[in-house]
Amino acid sequence: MDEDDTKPVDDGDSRDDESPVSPGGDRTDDSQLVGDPEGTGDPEATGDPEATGDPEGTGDPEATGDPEGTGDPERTGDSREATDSNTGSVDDVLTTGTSVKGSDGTTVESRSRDRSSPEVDIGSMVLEDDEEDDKGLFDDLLSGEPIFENKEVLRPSYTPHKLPHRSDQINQMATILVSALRGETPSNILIYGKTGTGKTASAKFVSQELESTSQKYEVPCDVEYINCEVTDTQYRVLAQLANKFIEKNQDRIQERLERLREVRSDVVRNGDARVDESDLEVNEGDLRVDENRQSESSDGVDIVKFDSVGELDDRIERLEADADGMEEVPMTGWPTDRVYSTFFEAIDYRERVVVIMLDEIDKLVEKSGDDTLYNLSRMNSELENSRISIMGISNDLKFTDFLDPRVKSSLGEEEIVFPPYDANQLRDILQHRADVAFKPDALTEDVIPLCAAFAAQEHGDARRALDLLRTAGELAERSQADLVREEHVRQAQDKIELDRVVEVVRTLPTQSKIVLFSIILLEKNGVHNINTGEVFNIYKRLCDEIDADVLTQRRVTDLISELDMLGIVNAVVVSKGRYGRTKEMNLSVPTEETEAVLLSDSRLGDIENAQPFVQARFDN
Ligand SMILES: Nc1ncnc2c1ncn2[C@@H]1O[C@H](COP(=O)(O)OP(=O)(O)OP(=O)(O)O)[C@@H](O)[C@H]1O
Repeated sequence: MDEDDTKPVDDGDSRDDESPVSPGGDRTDDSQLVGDPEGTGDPEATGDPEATGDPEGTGDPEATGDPEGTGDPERTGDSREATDSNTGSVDDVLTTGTSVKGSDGTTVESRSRDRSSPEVDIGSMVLEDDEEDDKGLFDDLLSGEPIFENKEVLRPSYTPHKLPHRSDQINQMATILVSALRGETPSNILIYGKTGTGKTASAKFVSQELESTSQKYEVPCDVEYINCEVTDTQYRVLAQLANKFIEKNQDRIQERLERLREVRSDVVRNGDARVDESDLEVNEGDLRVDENRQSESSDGVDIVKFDSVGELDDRIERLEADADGMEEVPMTGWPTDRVYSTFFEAIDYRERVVVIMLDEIDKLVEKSGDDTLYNLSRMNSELENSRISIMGISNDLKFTDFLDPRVKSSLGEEEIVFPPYDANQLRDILQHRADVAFKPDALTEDVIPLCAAFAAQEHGDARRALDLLRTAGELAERSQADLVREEHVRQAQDKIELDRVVEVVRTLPTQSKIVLFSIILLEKNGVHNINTGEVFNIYKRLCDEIDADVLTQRRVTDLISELDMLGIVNAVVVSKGRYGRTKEMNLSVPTEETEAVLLSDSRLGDIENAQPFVQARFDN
């Protein structure tokens, strides 16, 4: 409200030019107070300022003595009393009201004293107020020239059309999967690589190409993508796949039914009882058909001939029964073998090659063992009409160690490794995306190289590089800068780092949080190169304070090692000669922010005054 109400100060020049409340100014001149534009020479004062409780008619809270810009007539009256000795007492001001008629015939209360109130047009003034009120919360934010042309392009969900520096891997995948287009079963593929190296993006790109080519050449080939981080049990994987194929089958059956019904009505309309055989020739695509009725057309598509309308009706009935018989798998509740057989039937309903992409396949194995992979990999020997091929994607190179040797050898028929990107490659990737994502010339020259350099330091992660670029753009946009500059990238780097730390710290187990809090307390009290004994001492006291179990010093040392691995503390083992070895550590994350996250935990939040614990520490 403040901003809106104070805005007219900039627009109106009445106060600066001839403010009635200027020092020593006397506001008793009626012509000014009734807002006579001619009389006052005040271009803004076209209405009765008194009527709005604003002596200048500018809506200026300062001028009205209404510091909060509330437009409250009582407050205005107060202030006028204080600044203008000639206007009488507050009570007078408040009680002596007259009515002023606006141009629209509305009556507005005037609080001026002893004044005749001629008819005044308040329309324009009201309009001005309306305009100000119309300015919403988002107007200012929207008014800035946006930096982004299409921000979505920088989000992880976007699948780019071009994947620079991945052509080798993409070609490798294509060479393996092309057999699907020849109706053969492609080898299973395992794709490895660290996070953000373009595994998912490349696999999705290849699968889109595969599906579109299969449509072009009318070769039945489907690709199904499953993210095993979300769908992480055998039941869910099989249920999701079963339902997808049931849906596809249903769509296909409906298409066929429509076609058959069309043919039927044509035949009945044209040929009454006599049926011309050619009319009954229906291209059934590759639906399962009665074998003795099936013949191959020249383009390889099955043609089914019907001898009579009755036969056509039988076919329609059978298809309808098929459709009715396909029951969707509920997300829980069925025995796994029923889910498996439903999936099996759904996939085998028609001839096709199916590529199943299991992204984050290591998560599936970690959560529910290798049963799913075992079942999927032996399916081909039982399927009659279709064939499946598995494409597993993982950033854990060691996950196959946990697999049954049979699964391991069948899954890893082909392996493709995605190496990390270097800074130059990341620069190309960012440039391609930035061209679409940002307005022309919205980035200074050093922005992309800097984002690439930061991300290259972190194992060449393209996701991180894109996050940096997007966050830098958002920070620039938020600060209403006209360009994204180097400083925005640095701020973005800090922000992302802090967000990561906050997330890691927030999700630590309570015991680790207590250990970390002990380290923070020591650091805050000026202790550097903190040793395990000191941490343990404070840790014990904190546990007593919040009634937590006290772990042994050995366990606490393990927890410190975990914090070290997470990059929260930096611990080194130092030798103390004949006193043995100890770990010395320092915090590697911002103290204040980390402490705030820890204290937001309801248990640690109970620690009221931690100072005494620190004073009781062992001195080196
Ligand atoms: N060569 C590339 N060109 C353009 N964008 C890329 C390229 N490589 C990766 N990306 C982008 O980087 C982001 C991360 O890529 P992707 O999800 O494919 O990585 P990933 O290797 O599957 O990582 P994770 O193992 O964490 O799932 C995506 O937004 C993707 O579009």
